[in-house]
Amino acid sequence: MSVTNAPILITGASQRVGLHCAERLLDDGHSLIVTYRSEKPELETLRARGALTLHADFTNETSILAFIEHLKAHTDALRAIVHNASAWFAEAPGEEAAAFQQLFTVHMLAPYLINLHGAALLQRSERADIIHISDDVVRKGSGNRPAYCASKAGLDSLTLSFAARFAPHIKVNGIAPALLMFNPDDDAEYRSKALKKSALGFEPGPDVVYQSLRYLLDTPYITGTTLTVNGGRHLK
Ligand SMILES: NC(=O)C1=CN([C@@H]2O[C@H](COP(=O)(O)OP(=O)(O)OC[C@H]3O[C@@H](n4cnc5c(N)ncnc54)[C@H](OP(=O)(O)O)[C@@H]3O)[C@@H](O)[C@H]2O)C=CC1
Ligand SMILES: Nc1nc2c(c(=O)[nH]1)N=C([C@H](O)[C@@H](O)CO)CN2
Repeated sequence: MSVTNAPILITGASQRVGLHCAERLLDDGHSLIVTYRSEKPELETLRARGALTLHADFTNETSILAFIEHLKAHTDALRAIVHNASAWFAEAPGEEAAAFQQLFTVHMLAPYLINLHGAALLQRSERADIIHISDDVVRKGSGNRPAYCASKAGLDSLTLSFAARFAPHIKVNGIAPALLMFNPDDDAEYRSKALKKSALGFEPGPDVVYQSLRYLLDTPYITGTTLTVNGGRHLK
């Protein structure tokens, strides 16, 4: 028997985009499981609203598999898996291989293993989706953050492969934003330069990712697709 109200899993949801999407999905009436790496006050708000918060640090295969076992101990079905957890940094000189490993692990190995082991949970849900949060930067590459960009490109490839493997019951799609939210330490010069890179020229905030998530969850006939949410950056 298929489950109609299985929880949505969203990773890295203790702050910013993931936290906003978690709050909006709760507003929509979904039950929710979120992962966090470091405890934050905002997690208490999610807990108070009934979300299950599971600690997860996607550092290596062992820690990822340990999370998966922890997840399976708390639910036997999932409505969707949203892979939002991410690290964004330029690899420091002399630390390139370690950075590449870290970025590959959080952006590719974790989604890969969680999808493989989570597919059985998704199969038990009446409707099922996997959504990878990628980055528009994959479109042209990144001179400043090549390892980050390559790991997100690999995530886009997993969107195609898992869409083919898990059809027809599980839809697999991606969302590729460009600038969404600045970080607190982004100075005025960086912000001005970043805004000029898109045709629309403004900082959209996290709700454009929630709107894209809502669209992919609700539409029955899209799989293997990555939605570009970049303010027309490709036009500049
Ligand atoms: N913000 C933007 O403008 C853009 C964002 N994106 C993408 O959108 C998504 C959300 O962005 P944003 O909210 O800024 O993301 P953040 O940079 O705020 O990171 C989201 C979360 O990922 C968690 N995380 C990082 N590394 C690991 C790990 N190894 N294991 C488990 N969790 C980890 C962090 O946990 P902790 O806080 O504990 O470190 C953090 O809370 C990301 O996938 C990002 O790449 C794409 C383009 C633009
Ligand atoms: N995990 C993260 N990924 C990205 C972030 C971020 O803050 N965390 N920020 C960006 C930038 O906004 C970029 O899109 C524009 O400068 C990209 N990825």
